[in-house]
Amino acid sequence: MNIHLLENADNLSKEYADWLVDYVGKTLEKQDRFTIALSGGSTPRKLHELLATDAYKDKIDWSKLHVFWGDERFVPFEDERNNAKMAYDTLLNHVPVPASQIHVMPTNLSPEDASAEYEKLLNAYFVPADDPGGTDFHFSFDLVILGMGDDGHTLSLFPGLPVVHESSKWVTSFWLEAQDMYRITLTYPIVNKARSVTFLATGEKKAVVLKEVLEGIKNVDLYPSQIIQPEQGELHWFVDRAAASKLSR
Ligand SMILES: O=C1O[C@H](COP(=O)(O)O)[C@@H](O)[C@H](O)[C@H]1O
Repeated sequence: MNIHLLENADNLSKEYADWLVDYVGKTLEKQDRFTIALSGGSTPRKLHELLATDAYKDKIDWSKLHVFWGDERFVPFEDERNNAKMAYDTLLNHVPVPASQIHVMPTNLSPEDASAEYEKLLNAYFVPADDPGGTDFHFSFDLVILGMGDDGHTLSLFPGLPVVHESSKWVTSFWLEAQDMYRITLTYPIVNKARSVTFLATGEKKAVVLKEVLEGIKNVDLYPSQIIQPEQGELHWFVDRAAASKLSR
């Protein structure tokens, strides 16, 4: 695991943007597409806005990106809580990713149909035709960007819910009583097959939970972020000093 410790949220966004430019560039020297899953919430906003500036826009070959989401709040696209809307407002409306390569988690179907459709899409991208049963190891996304809530959730894997352990599907949906809404989310198996998984965590509200997730006893029911452990890929945590303030090292 690699921990990138930055002074504050602005420095973190800059460091991450530079890391991303380098990683996308090197990956595209070896293959002709780059698959990325975005996270929602508030933490990635600064990063998105930075990537959309003139200083960064031209450093990434957006035409080769294929964009997905890690999870979605099951509200209409126009709703301010919608994770995809946030990404469009802050980044995707400002960079030239072909529309056909942007794969929003649908919220205009039933939650069951939406997750089944997204699963089908991911199968088409990541299950090789010559190994449909998936007996050999195959990477999924080139990059999954994750956030972590103050309660230790990541994606829509919330503490104490069965969805944390879902392993028979890559995408699932469920009713989240505490927020009075459905959620649709990738499950841990597909994220753990990514080539690279990066968490972004900023602010002192994340300090206690970050210490538990990184240094506490493993208990994924209490701290679902702990279930994210790439099988063969890299795991990076980008944290600012406030979020890292309770870590022992
Ligand atoms: O509800 C969600 O929350 C997490 C964490 O969000 P943040 O505001 O603390 O950054 C986010 O990663 C997830 O995508 C989102 O649906």
